[in-house]
Amino acid sequence: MTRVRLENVTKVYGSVVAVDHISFEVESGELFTLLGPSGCGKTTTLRIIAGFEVPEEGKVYFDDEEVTFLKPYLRNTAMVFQNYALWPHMTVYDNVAYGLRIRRRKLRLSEEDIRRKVRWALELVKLEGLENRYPLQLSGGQQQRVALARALVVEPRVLLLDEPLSNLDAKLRIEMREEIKRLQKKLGITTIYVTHDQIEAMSISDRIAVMNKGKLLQYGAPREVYFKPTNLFVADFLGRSNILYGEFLGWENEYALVRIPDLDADILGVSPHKDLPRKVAVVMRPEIMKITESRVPTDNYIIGKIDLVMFLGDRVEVRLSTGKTSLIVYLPNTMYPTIGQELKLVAPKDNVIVIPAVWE
Ligand SMILES: Nc1ncnc2c1ncn2[C@@H]1O[C@H](COP(=O)(O)OP(=O)(O)OP(=O)(O)O)[C@@H](O)[C@H]1O
Repeated sequence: MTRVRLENVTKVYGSVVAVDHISFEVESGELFTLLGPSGCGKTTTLRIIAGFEVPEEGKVYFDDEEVTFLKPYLRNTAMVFQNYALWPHMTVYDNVAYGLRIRRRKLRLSEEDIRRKVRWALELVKLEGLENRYPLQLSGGQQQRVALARALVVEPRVLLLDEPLSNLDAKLRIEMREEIKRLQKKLGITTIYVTHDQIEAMSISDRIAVMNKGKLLQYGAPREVYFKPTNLFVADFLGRSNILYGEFLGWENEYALVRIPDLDADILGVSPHKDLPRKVAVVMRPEIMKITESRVPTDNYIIGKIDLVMFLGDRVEVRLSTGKTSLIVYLPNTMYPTIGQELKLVAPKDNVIVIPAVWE
C-alpha cells in the first residue's frame, strides 16, 4: 500500500497555469477524488502522478520516495481513462493480459500465471465468460469493466481513474460507482479518482479535493467539505446552496451575526474562519430549513410565499419568495405545497455557514 504526496506542484502550458502550487497527501488505501469544473487541472494532476507529465515546480512522493522524474513504467501505477482506451483488435482476455505480458520477464510469469491473474481480474469486475469477445462486441459498461480489469491485473501501487464513468448512462453510472467503491475497499488500493460530478465524488470518496483554475481550494471528507465549505466556490460547486450576501456585524458567542439586506433581517451562522471581513456570504443548504408553526420570530426566522413547486420524487423543491430574494427549500415528499402558500421557516444557526464574499 502506498501513500501519495504532492508538494507545491505546478504545471504550466505556455501561458496557461494548468496546476498552480498544489499540495496534498493521499493516505495508503484511500479513495481520494479530485473534483472540479472542466479545465481546472484535474487530469494534469493525475498525469503528473502517473509520470506522463513532469511539473515545472514541486515534488511528487510515493511513500518516502521522490518520483517526480521517475519514468511512468517504473512507478507501477495503472490508469483508467474516460474513453476506455482498449485495443479494438484484441480480445477481452488479451486486453487484460497485455500489461502482464509486457512485464512477463521482469515478474517471471508463466502463461499459466497470466491466465490465473486474468481470470482473477475478470472475476473481480464480473466479466467471466466474455474473454473471447472483442471490445466492439461489448456494451459501454462492459468495456469500462475491461479497462478496470486491465488496470487491476497488474496489482498497481496506485490506481488512477480519469472520469471513468462519464461515457455511461445515468443508471449505469450509479451502478458502476458502487462497484468501484466496493472493489476499491476490498482490494485496499490507493486510488485517485477524477470527476467533475459532485454527487459521484461525494458518494465514492474517502476524501475530496475541490479544484478551480489550477488551484486546490479545499480538501476533506465529503461531509466536511459539504457542511463546512471554506469558500464560496466550494459552497456553490458541491451540492446546492442559497447564497446571500451581507455585512458581518460581529460575533455572538461562537456565532457570526450577519445583516442581510435582501432578507431585511439579521442571520446567525457558524464559520470555518476565525476572522471574517465586513463583506460576507451566508450559505444555507435547501435541506436545512425547517418548517415552524411559531409566529414569534426566533433566530433565523424566515417567512415567505411559495412561487414554484417541483416534485422530485424523494423530496419536493419549492422556491420561496422572501424579502427581495428567492430561496430554494426542500420539503418532505409527503407534503403538498401549493403556489401562493405562506411558509414559516427556521434555518438552524449551526447549519448556516458564513464565509468571506469572495469567489476564489
Ligand atoms: N498538453 C496541453 N497543452 C496545452 N494546454 C493544456 C494541455 N493539457 C491541458 N492543458 C490546459 O491546462 C488546463 C487544465 O487542463 P486539464 O485537462 O488538467 O483540466 P481538467 O480539469 O482535467 O479538465 P477536463 O475535465 O475538461 O478534462 C486547461 O486550461 C487545458 O486547456
